[in-house]
Amino acid sequence: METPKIAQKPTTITFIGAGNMARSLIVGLMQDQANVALRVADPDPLQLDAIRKHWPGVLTTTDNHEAMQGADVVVLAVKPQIMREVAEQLVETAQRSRPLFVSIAAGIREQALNNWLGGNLPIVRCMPNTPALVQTGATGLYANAQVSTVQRSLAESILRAVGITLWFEDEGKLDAVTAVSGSGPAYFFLMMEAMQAAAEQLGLRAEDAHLLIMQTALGAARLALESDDLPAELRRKVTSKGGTTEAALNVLTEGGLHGLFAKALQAADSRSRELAAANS
Ligand SMILES: NC(=O)C1=CN([C@@H]2O[C@H](COP(=O)(O)OP(=O)(O)OC[C@H]3O[C@@H](n4cnc5c(N)ncnc54)[C@H](O)[C@@H]3O)[C@@H](O)[C@H]2O)C=CC1
Ligand SMILES: O=C(O)[C@@H]1CCC=N1
Repeated sequence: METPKIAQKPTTITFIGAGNMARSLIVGLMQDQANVALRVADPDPLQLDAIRKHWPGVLTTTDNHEAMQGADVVVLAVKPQIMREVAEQLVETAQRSRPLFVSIAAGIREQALNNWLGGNLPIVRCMPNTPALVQTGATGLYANAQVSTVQRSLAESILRAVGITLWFEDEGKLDAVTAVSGSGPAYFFLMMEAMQAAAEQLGLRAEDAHLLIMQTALGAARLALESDDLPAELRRKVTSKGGTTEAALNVLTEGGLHGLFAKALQAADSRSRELAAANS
């Protein structure tokens, strides 16, 4: 006789904050059909309406304590500037139920967060990005010493449900991860906007330009991921001597594209460190 399968208890994950990044993770997790029960807390009822509209099964509340009761994992998804205030209000519940905390906030160090939450708690800091919404996210993770092996796997499985994950043993590296992949989607979107405007100036219809740019971005990313060649070699393969690509690339390099990217990523990295210093 076949042994009846015992349904595994779902992992309860509570989101504190239901903004852009939390929604990207929630949508990705729901699409992944992982065995999870989700709860979301946010003081803004409009943010909660947006969640309930798409996912009526998700428990929503304006009360952070209520959402945290019995949770296995609490994802802190509020802005860095209000993290201290939010965390300090959670001390009692945090110390009583001792869930795994996962903070997605840019800059806020594990030590500061642990102090605000009353201390000695398992905390994973991570830096995801919004392509999690379409399960193509990239997340850097760091775990403190209180995180058990099981909790480390749990945190990883949540973020892996929405894309790739990379662990870092040095927490300081998360500032660079923030500059590269946390903020990174915005750099590509800005490039798409700039190409769109330029394509329309060349006389293409907006919808035609949009389709060509999106497919080119997708194709370039897939080719770079799947090819044995590095991007520099792939670029050379597009660039005929004396041809059109060379003409365009000369404008971009002479205009200082490399230097601009170096400065832009340094600015993001510095801002992440500033947020840490202001909240230590
Ligand atoms: N947007 C992005 O691409 C990424 C954001 N992050 C991090 O995610 C965090 C959230 O950023 P976003 O989602 O972009 O911001 P957001 O402003 O869209 O969302 C923040 C949410 O927190 C809510 N909130 C405010 N006070 C609260 C409280 N006391 N309790 C519970 N919720 C409260 C707000 O109503 C809002 O819905 C930030 O710490 C940011 O550094 C990390 C990676 C990427
Ligand atoms: O702009 C920010 O501060 C957040 C962190 C990475 C992406 N968005």
